[in-house]
Amino acid sequence: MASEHHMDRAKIERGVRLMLEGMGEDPDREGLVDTPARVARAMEEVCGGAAVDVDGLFSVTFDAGCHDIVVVRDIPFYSLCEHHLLPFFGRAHIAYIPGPDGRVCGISKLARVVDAYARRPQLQERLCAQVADAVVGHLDPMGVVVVMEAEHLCMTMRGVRKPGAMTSTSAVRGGFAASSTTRAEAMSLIFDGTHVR
Ligand SMILES: Nc1nc2c(ncn2[C@@H]2O[C@H](COP(=O)(O)OP(=O)(O)OP(=O)(O)O)[C@@H](O)[C@H]2O)c(=O)[nH]1
Ligand SMILES: [Zn+2]
Repeated sequence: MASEHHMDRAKIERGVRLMLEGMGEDPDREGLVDTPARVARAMEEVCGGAAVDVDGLFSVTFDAGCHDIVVVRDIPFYSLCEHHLLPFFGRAHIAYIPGPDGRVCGISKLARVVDAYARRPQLQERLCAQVADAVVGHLDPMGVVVVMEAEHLCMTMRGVRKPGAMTSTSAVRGGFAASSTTRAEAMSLIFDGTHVR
């Protein structure tokens, strides 16, 4: 499903070595000598999302006859802010109403889609939109809401230095955009785990 070997590992290693030199470090000292290779392997893992076949994730669906809201919440994710290449991480929540055919995907696939788009240099808003659009494009649902809450280390350990500041983004598609009642029900399921009717 995911090949993490699409990156040019040697190029990453050269870049890391250069960065260490730029930082005034000796890249040949004992503690750092294997660091370029370690970083390259780590990058293949944490930025391996582009190698995931998102279409393939939705190749199996189930006839659940479901016409109600499905919510998977508190999906942990880790990404890299594309401006500073520092982590941002938090939780994703996905709510959707299946299309008229009542078909659903396996719930793990929603978490896999989050990973596929999170594991690359990203903006939180774009990440949220890409997850929502993937669900729209592959399940043709009546509506989708994706909410993401994250802490950005570029705001925490450097720059403005505001530890604990959380950024929430949402992407609303289809019926959830048109109906405030349905949207409120999705938000209530996401944030309280309860139905409001
Ligand atoms: N909208 C959005 N902004 C982000 C995200 N991740 C990081 N940023 C912001 O990207 C901006 C980059 O701003 P610049 O002024 O070019 O960079 P900078 O001088 O390092 O900015 P500071 O972080 O304010 O020190 C910063 O305000 C970050 O907080 C994200 O996912 N979405
Ligand atoms: Zn940043």
